[in-house]
Amino acid sequence: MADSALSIRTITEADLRDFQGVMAWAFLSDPAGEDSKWLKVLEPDRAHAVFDNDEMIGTAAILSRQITVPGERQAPAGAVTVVSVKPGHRRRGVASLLMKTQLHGMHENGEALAMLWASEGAIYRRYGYGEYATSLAMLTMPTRMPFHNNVHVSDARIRQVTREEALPVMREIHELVWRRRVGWLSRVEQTWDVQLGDREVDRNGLTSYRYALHPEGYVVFRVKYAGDSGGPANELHVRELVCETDQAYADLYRFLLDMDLAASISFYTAWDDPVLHMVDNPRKVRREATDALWIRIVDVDRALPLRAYSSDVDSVLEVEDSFCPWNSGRWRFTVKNGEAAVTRTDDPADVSLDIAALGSVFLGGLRLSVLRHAHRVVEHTPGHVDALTLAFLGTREPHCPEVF
Ligand SMILES: CC(=O)SCCNC(=O)CCNC(=O)[C@H](O)C(C)(C)COP(=O)(O)OP(=O)(O)OC[C@H]1O[C@@H](n2cnc3c(N)ncnc32)[C@H](O)[C@@H]1OP(=O)(O)O
Repeated sequence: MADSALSIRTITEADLRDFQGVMAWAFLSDPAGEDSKWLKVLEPDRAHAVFDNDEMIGTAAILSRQITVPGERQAPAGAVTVVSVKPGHRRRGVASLLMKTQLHGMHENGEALAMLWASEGAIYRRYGYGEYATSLAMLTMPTRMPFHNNVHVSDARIRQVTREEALPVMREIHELVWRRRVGWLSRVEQTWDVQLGDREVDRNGLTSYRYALHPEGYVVFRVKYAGDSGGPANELHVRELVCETDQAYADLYRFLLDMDLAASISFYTAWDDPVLHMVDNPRKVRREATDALWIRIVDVDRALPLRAYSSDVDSVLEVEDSFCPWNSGRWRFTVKNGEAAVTRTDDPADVSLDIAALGSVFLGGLRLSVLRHAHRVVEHTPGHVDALTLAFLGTREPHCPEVF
């Protein structure tokens, strides 16, 4: 429970310096260092600070974004970020107060979805966020690998260009592509600065970004110089690979794989990145999984109909949500022709689950059946978990390419 000396409010311009200071202490960065890039995207009326008397000790913010959900639809979602509590003030309920203020506010504003990237895996389930709503693969592969015989590489020209030349083209391509990929987010102008700002402090010993344009896609990468008496072993670290067509995807991967003086490629990418099946030796592509986006269903009855479903189903869900109690209880969830309706019911439950489990499966990646085997979902009427699993499942793994 929060201390009685604690208060919370949205911030103003005058609070930005303290806000940045709390973040720096919390994230172990240099309090006298450069301004955090996150300040560029803050919406002050959606950024909260907690005070212990007059001292600011906690921060959290919501960015207004759209996310693409199954059915290639766009849904508004609050992107929760910069949750931080000053060391010395922790484990007194400050983060819990921030989470509650955000989620209750979103409920009042009619925003049905929240999402975040978790700094640690043990924090956010208690607030109803579901893990592995999207997964991320850390791919590493050697260059020079040939493609499978069926993969055609076109003769489209790929041009390495300056940042100034690349940015307007990249904006146009991204604007088309994010609307087709489940888990991808809308960008505002400042997002480009945050995601691809290329400040010296963000380079970690790598080069500045290199930009390459294809008529239907682009790639942004850095180089890490390496090598010894055996020759150059430079690494290409891909930041973004965004393509309107599968052809551009193959062409740009080929461009990277054939880069002279480079020995390897690494890329935090979609778990089901097709490159694994494009190369002639898939085992040479090393793939390490990690959780990416966590989804919080803020309002069950408004969130579930936002997406399309893969098959018809009619089940009563008993939802447990102590943090946002308006979701708790039994809901009839009916899908007809891909469209969902959600209504309150007194009928007996077919399936019981907590709100975080629903968040985990919302984008169609994680299977509900897996959560049943993990003791997180209980089936009361045989067959309903399998039917729900198939209804929620998407055609590709959801993927969120940007940390916010
Ligand atoms: C979306 C994002 O912004 S992710 C970034 C999150 N921020 C960071 O990682 C920065 C460093 N850490 C911090 O600033 C703080 O430790 C925070 C924000 C993670 C937690 O703040 P606190 O005010 O200490 O959390 P609070 O006191 O509300 O804790 C609530 C519960 O979460 C638990 N908890 C909090 N942090 C952690 C953690 N890192 N690991 C495990 N459990 C945690 C507490 O033990 C408590 O459990 P209980 O309800 O069972 O008693």
